[in-house]
Amino acid sequence: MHRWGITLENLAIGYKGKPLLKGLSLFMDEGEFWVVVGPNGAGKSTLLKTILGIVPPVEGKVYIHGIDCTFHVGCDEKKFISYVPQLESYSKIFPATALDVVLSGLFMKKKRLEKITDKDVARAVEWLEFFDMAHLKNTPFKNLSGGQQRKVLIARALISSPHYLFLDEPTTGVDIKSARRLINAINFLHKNNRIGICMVTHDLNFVWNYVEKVLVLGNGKFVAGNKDSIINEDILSEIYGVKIKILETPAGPVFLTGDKHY
Ligand SMILES: Nc1ncnc2c1ncn2[C@@H]1O[C@H](COP(=O)(O)OP(=O)(O)OP(=O)(O)O)[C@@H](O)[C@H]1O
Repeated sequence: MHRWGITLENLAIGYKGKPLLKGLSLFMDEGEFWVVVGPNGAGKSTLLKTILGIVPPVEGKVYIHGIDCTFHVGCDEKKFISYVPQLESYSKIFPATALDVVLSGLFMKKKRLEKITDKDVARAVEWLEFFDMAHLKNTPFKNLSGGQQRKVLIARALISSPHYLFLDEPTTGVDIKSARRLINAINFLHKNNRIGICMVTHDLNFVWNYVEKVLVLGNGKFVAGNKDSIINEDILSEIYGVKIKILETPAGPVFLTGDKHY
């Protein structure tokens, strides 16, 4: 059956044939907001890279829009996913401006030798505007603050009109106010443009009110599903290997960690 969305079928992720995690089967429907959480080294970034074809799976299948993209050879569907990695490989020396970086998001979609048009430039400026960054369009990327660089990289991911946006810890190194604005912007795109979001984060508290689906990974185990039905203190404590308490507040649940006082 042809299914839109992304299907993971009995996936094992890892390196050199050694799985970090086995037996992961799930369906990310189009337009859903997923968050991937878990302790350091659990395999969160590896999972994103496996779905994107950057790291081959140890076993199992990845289907994008129903097409087998497991090894991504000739898999056109990959162009519907934009990715903002955890550590950006952009050279700090390369003299690209903010605008150049956003436009570089079109390279995968453009045919060889196809030129950047005035319309492309206008769209890039619009995305910079969306993040209140248009006035910095001619600023060298390397001279922007960490938070501003993040926004430019997300604008770069969005200019190709993706169906899905994969973000690996997008708020790391960003101050609380900017991080909140960034998450609000991502949520706006999700709600208004129906962009599916898959975000790796360490702060469940920060995104809880926005997300619909949660995947928790750790110690070779995982749970996935609707946030309210799968998240509980026992599951989180087991996967994180530390006691976690969920405090219900009028603003939603707050996740507390630590071994004492519970
Ligand atoms: N290219 C690689 N080759 C071999 N092992 C790797 C490679 N990249 C990552 N690893 C290992 O795979 C494991 C999972 O790494 P990954 O970056 O996916 O974890 P993570 O859950 O995203 O962690 P964090 O929360 O610290 O970012 C780690 O033990 C890491 O050292």
